[in-house]
Amino acid sequence: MSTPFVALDDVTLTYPGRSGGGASGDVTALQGASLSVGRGEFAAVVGPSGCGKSTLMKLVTGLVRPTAGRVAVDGAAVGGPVKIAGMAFQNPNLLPWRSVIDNVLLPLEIVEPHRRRFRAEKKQYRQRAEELLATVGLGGFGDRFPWELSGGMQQRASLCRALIHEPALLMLDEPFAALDAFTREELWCVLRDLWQRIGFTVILVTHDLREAAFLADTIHVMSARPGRIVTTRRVEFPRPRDLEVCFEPGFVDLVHELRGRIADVRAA
Ligand SMILES: Nc1ncnc2c1ncn2[C@@H]1O[C@H](COP(=O)(O)OP(=O)(O)OP(=O)(O)O)[C@@H](O)[C@H]1O
Repeated sequence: MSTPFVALDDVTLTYPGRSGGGASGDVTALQGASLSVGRGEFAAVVGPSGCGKSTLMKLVTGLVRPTAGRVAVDGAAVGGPVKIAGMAFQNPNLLPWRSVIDNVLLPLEIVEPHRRRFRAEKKQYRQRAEELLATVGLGGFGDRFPWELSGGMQQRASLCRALIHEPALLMLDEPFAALDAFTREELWCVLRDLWQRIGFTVILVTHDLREAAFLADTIHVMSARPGRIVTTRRVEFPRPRDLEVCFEPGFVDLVHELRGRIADVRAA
């Protein structure tokens, strides 16, 4: 079997209590969590509220270190912030004083080797950002400010910012949760098209089982806290997938099955 692109092996993460030690205040978010995601795969992680999904994202991106077990990305143990990852969250978090294009360019001002080249090659980088904005339907909006955009448009810009430095790994934590149902489905298609065109690896945390079933190759279901992966389900619907697939009996059955699995782990 080939080496997974992202691997968690028997990972435990305990957050220390506020008092800075005493076991009483400690919170064990994950215990014995193992996960394997192949290069180029679209993986979704679902589970009951508070089961440790965001913690899993923080571990993979190197924002927190495991208390026990091992986290590896692209064959190397994660020991600090992972530079080959792009991230987007529920809140687009665009800086209100920067134009849309300057928000999208932000990672290039921080992440090497772009940081070194940024001033000299700003024109080419701006062009790359404009092309990316156009692919998500924001062509011509680069000079606007975030507060001039709808929530869905801001989230499109946030996806562009996550992808501008061409990360091999895209980590998405509930990116569409705050959007209305129609805008959310539009952005599923935007993400589907970006992923198919560019071919990065994705880990998507979501509460929306339809979103997971529509987008993912593999869905990982977590237990209640302390979280671990209890079920891994392949999604076999052929690609490219159209929104119509969401109304097919096999899709409805899959969502129903996942819903039942989460109800079971909540009750356990
Ligand atoms: N920095 C922290 N310090 C202490 N406890 C934390 C910290 N971050 C998360 N926790 C706790 O760890 C547990 C898991 O949190 P996490 O945010 O990973 O869950 P989640 O599955 O993403 O939650 P939700 O579904 O509500 O978004 C929770 O009990 C939370 O209170």
